[in-house]
Amino acid sequence: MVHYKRSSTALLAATFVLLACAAIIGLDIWRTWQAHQIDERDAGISVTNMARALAQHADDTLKEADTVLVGLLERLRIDGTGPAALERLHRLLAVQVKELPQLNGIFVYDSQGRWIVNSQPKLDNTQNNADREYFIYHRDHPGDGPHIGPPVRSRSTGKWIATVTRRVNNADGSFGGVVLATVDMAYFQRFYDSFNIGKSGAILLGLNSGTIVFRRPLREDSIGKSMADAAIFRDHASKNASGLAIIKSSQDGVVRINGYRHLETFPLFVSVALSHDEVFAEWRADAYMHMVGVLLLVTGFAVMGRRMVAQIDHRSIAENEANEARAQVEKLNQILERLALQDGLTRLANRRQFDVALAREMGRAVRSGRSLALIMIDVDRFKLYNDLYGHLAGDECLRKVGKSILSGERRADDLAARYGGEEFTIILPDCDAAGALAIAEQIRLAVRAQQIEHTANPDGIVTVSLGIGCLTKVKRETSVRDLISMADQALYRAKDEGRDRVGM
Ligand SMILES: Nc1nc2c(ncn2[C@@H]2O[C@H](COP(=O)(O)OP(=O)(O)OP(=O)(O)O)[C@@H](O)[C@H]2O)c(=O)[nH]1
Repeated sequence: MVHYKRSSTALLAATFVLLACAAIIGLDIWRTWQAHQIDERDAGISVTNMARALAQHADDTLKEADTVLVGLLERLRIDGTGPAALERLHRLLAVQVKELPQLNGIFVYDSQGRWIVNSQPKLDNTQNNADREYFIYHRDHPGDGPHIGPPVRSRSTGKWIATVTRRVNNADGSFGGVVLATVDMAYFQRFYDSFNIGKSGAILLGLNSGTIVFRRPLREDSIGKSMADAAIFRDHASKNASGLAIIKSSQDGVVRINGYRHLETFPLFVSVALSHDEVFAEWRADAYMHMVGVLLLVTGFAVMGRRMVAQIDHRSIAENEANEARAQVEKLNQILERLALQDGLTRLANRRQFDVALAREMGRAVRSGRSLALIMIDVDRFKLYNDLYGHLAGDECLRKVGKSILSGERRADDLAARYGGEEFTIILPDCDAAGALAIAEQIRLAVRAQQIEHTANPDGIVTVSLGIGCLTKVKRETSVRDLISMADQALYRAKDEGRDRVGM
């Protein structure tokens, strides 16, 4: 079976198809990666913007509550806490709570924690808030700035509330009580619910101490609890004013993109988180669709490419076969040509080739005016050789003699040929009689040098006789026969004169 190597065109086509497939896949991977980068950047911008808006909102809300407290303190300082003043104050507080939707209530406590006046329709003066964190804080801290305490459940409404408080100082600077504005968590909840953060997103409002003030989704049991161990606080919000962080939740295992920011005025921070899975859900669906599309495209391309390569292969195999057949035919032709022009026994030129060559050289000699020599060579007493050693040995002898004659071919145009039977000839173009004589003598000696036994010959070895025909200034009317007969006659003379010699 003949194996054909894959053609370079087929290899080129296969390489092109492979490269094209790789390029399509590579481009799609690059495009998908780019889309992922863009979505990730957009999600980061989104949570950062939301965190900024929520921080501003919380700051404004608490600032409004604190502004009310500043006014209240001023009023207490000027009007005092007499019954008439408290009555006027009560009406004012009720109006203020009505006007400011974020405010749940406004309260004034004396130095023992007793309720003096508040925004509620009816004052319950049996209550005491001396145990509240903010009360203890202001009692123990003489500073007159606002204080944001941990969220508490309102004793008046039972709701979760955020507290903004300030210390009331007596005229001598001693502790005179606390003014309190409470912010309803529902106010934060309504605002936070207006943001689209997906199903697994989260919003958190916390104190800088790590206490949770409010969170969405709302889990009441977490309000007021510490989140000091949560990564968003421990590793990020407790260290930086604002930032971005991708964190896997230790509670639900969801990976979230978190944006956080501290409030400008109050010691709180907000954090907004979007679920990584939800942010990239659209990207993922798009990537899968693209992947399927690209796989179909590449498969189609590969199948078509394979067919194309196979066709190129088939064509190239057919071409190879045709080329091989042509080469074989050419080889056969050469063999036939050689056989047609060569003598089968001695491998010298045969008579046909000799006739053609001699006619050609005669023509050339006529045209060029150069001489042309021909040597006829005949094995001496060859009939006796055959009789003595047999016909097969005779053939072998002729082969050996042929080799010696071939040594007379010195130039490209010289031609040694078997003329017929045991008779040989050599054409020597552009060779004069002296040159032909030298070559003839060399052939004669070469045959002798082979020392082929021939007991019926005088010296006991095979010898040859040679006759030279030579034409100088060949005339157009001179024929090849003239030259052959000239050489033949010289050969007869050599035979007559005793053989093993050159006749002229
Ligand atoms: N073995 C063999 N013998 C051949 C071949 N061609 C011719 N002969 C023989 O060569 C012999 C030629 O003999 P002759 O022409 O009588 O001449 P000769 O015996 O060589 O004697 P001279 O030429 O006078 O020396 C014949 O017996 C042919 O049969 C050949 O191809 N092979």
